[in-house]
Amino acid sequence: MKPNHAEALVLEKVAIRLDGRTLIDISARVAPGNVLTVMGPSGSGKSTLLHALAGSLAPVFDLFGSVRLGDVDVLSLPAETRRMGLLFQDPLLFPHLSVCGNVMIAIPRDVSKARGERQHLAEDALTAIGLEGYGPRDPATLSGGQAARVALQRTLLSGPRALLLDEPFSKLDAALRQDMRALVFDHARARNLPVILVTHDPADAEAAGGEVFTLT
Ligand SMILES: Nc1ncnc2c1ncn2[C@@H]1O[C@H](COP(=O)(O)OP(=O)(O)OP(=O)(O)O)[C@@H](O)[C@H]1O
Repeated sequence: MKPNHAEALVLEKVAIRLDGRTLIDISARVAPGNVLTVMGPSGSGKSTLLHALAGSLAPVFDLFGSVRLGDVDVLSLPAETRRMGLLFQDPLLFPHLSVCGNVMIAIPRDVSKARGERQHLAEDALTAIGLEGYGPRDPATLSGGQAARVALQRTLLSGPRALLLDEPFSKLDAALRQDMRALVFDHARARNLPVILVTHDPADAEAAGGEVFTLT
């Protein structure tokens, strides 16, 4: 597995403007293993902030300020080399791959090159989220909660340097939500990953235990 990076995610005067109007204005430091929870009403720019950090901001927006991950100037990198672990509300699994294939595809080549070993790691990851034996299935046959868990595990296994989570627990029932929160936050702590969590649910913020930034 990847070594721990122990790098803080630092947002300095990050401003996002739309049609000349400032939608977001934020400075924050997310320490390794910590969670910054971003809340705010619908349309306040929560997802837009994550897109800006991930490198997928729509061109209608203007972006200012700086984002650093350790020594890395994040905004100067193309999206594919930022190594941000992204998770949006809709799981977006590849329909042409099996459930196991969807997880395997995320395992970096430097973790394991041997197909058998990668498959083994993916099957173990499925077992860890209560989906033992689901590997060969078509993702279309999964429930919403099952697909969300697969997408989450795929993100965690991809060797991210930070996690950007957009309401990842909102479609899960209460018991599962608690398990998935523990999986994400324990993983982030164990691997020293800074996390930005967008949510409407104050219980998520409480479980995350870090600072809360509220957009207006
Ligand atoms: N591609 C786009 N082009 C133009 N405007 C956009 C685009 N994407 C988002 N917006 C606008 O930017 C604002 C912020 O949207 P965003 O999706 O970030 O809000 P949000 O806080 O995540 O909302 P929600 O809680 O409903 O998911 C909204 O006014 C939205 O209409």
